[in-house]
Amino acid sequence: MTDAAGLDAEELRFADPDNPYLVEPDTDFAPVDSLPSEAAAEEAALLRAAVREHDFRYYAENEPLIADRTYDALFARLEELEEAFDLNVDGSPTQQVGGTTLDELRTVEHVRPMLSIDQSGEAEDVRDFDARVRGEVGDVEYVCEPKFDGLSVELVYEDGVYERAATRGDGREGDDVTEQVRTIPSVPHRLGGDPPAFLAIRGEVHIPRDAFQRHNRERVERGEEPFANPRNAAAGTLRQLDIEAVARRPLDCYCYDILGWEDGGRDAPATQWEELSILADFGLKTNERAELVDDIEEAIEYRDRLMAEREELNYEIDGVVVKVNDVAKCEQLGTTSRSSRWTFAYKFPARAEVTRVEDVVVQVGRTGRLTPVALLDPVDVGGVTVSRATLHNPDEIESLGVNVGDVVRVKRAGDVIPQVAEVVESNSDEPYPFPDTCPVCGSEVERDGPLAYCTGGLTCEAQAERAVQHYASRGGLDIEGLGEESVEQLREAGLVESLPDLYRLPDRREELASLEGWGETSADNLLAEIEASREPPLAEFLAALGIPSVGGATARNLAQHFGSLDAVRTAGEDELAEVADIGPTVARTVREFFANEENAAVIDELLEFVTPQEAETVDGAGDELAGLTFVFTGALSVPRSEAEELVQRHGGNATGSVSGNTDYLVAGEDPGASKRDDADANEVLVVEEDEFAALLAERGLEWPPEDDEE
Ligand SMILES: NC(=O)c1ccc[n+]([C@@H]2O[C@H](COP(=O)([O-])OP(=O)(O)OC[C@H]3O[C@@H](n4cnc5c(N)ncnc54)[C@H](O)[C@@H]3O)[C@@H](O)[C@H]2O)c1
Ligand SMILES: [Zn+2]
Repeated sequence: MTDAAGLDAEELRFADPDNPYLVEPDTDFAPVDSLPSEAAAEEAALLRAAVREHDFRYYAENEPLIADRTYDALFARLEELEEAFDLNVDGSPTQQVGGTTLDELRTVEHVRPMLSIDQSGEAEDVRDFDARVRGEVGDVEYVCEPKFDGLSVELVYEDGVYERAATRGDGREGDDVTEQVRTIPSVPHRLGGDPPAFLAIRGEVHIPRDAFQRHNRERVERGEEPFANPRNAAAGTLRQLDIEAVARRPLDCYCYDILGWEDGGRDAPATQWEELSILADFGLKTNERAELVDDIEEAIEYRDRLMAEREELNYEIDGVVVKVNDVAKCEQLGTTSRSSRWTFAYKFPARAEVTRVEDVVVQVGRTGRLTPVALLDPVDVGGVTVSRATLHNPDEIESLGVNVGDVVRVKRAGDVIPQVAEVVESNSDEPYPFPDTCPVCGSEVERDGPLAYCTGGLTCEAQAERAVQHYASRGGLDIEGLGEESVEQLREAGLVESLPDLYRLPDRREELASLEGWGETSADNLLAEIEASREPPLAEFLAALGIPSVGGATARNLAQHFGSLDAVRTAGEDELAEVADIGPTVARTVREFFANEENAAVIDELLEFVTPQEAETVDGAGDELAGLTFVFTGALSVPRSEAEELVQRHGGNATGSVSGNTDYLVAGEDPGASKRDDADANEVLVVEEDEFAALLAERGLEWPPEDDEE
């Protein structure tokens, strides 16, 4: 999720932290015909990196940074640029299915690729699709179905017996979720009717809306994070390794497509419509709202009808899927590497509800960024109760013209963070007056473009508390016994108001021990932990300072480049920009962090207690793998994420799937044969883990990485 502090470089896998399409991207794009081709290529490169990052967060981590609508806008823009400027699309996310597989689950190859669907919310695009189809195969009938907003799975039955299930993954292979899916009541363990010897089908696993709400309420009561939406919940659940926990979740599955059929002489159904009825005959759950229509105009009407009934359905849908009925014609139409050319998704507009703004509060993030948040009269938006919505920044307040008491439209649409889309009824003359002093510390507020920052630095209580929390966290010096809540408790008790106060705690041992939930032992344990943190390696200390955009990897590069804290503190922007994976923007941020007088004072004070250890400087450290792309597959002797991190830390590229410009496919003990074939087709060099180690050794890097590295 986005926090006001923005993104840490170490959290990013495919994109630079400065990439403008990562957080709150501006989707007001310049018209393509006014764009010089160089600018177009640059924009496309940024978009590709951002889309890859979003795909990863959405499919692999189940934690998107941006709303689906926003993602769709970025994706459409990328396609537009690639087409208008005839850009090389090798390896572009527009040519691939967006998912990936997880490390924890076994991967299985699909019977047939599970592809994406081209989509649009505009009727004109649907008509264009139809014109293309008829141009190629003549008049067609269409099957219209709801587009379920869940998780696509492949189910395999042999001789009518449930054999296995897999997620879509990268389209070619997915995660084995056989046991998870087995717990779904609507997935029969044995088929009825007269099933073929081998049957693979595609279905959509989802959580019914009522069950979702019930389940979310229970989560909140147990003190757990509620799921953002049913899709999220379904995706999170299917990847659970604890099968009993999966069984407790209210999952359901609609089946809609035959992926594989083998049965001696008997042929698979010749139309999509017959497929649906035969699946139902076998006892699989199909959707009762599917319809066979004569032409595209009827399909468009179907979509409008379904949109009106959307709220009555007990499952989330985000549009309709229109499919050519005749299977022979589908085969004639074929597929692209990303999607099948006989289907099109006609999406619904974003989901929105109207409610009243009760209040506006301004939150202060770790970097001092001020984020205005509208507190709302709680409203149910597509099955999720929304009581807060972000207003992003002061400019957004201005452009919306929103103030307390206004009636607003709140959007969610699969969104992570609900947002105020527009003011429906204004009850004020002016927009909410954005404070010119920090609501927490009273320091002056500084504007940086649309954003606002508290200038209090580490002296701002809100920033200081978050700074201490970060300093003590695993991303910092990992001080055990000092979690976020303890930091809050210590601040409230007046024991720790700024970072250096941590090291004054020994003088206040009695007070510490007398805090609620503490006692002598906990107090002494914490004091020992703090004492042990007084000579941190430079890289860890830098990471612990919470410099915006500087995570563990960047901190390490800084340490290796400069060697000492003094050298980092006094380095100019140009010098900072020479460090591996630091661009001009991060360089400026780092410079500003150290130049800030308040920060400098806090750091000086901190240095009375703490002595960061000098680091060995390494020439060109961090660049050893620059220009190389690695794909990891199969099991390695360490978690795949560690391998990918190591590659990225040294300037290389690690991606989840094979693409045209991949240099090395690093296979683990059990490389999938298909990946290898694929690899050859893409001129990917396949190396085994020991060859990978040798490749790294040539560059002075160690494999497997030492334990104490991170
Ligand atoms: N917010 C983000 O950062 C982010 C990132 C990546 C993707 N996304 C979202 O995901 C979407 C793309 O995801 P996608 O490619 O997985 O799916 P999709 O929305 O493009 O549609 C394809 C999927 O539709 C599903 N489907 C549902 N009902 C169906 C039916 N009746 N017949 C056939 N298929 C049916 C299938 O599971 C299939 O995988 C984007 O539009 C975007 O909104 C968001
Ligand atoms: Zn402040």
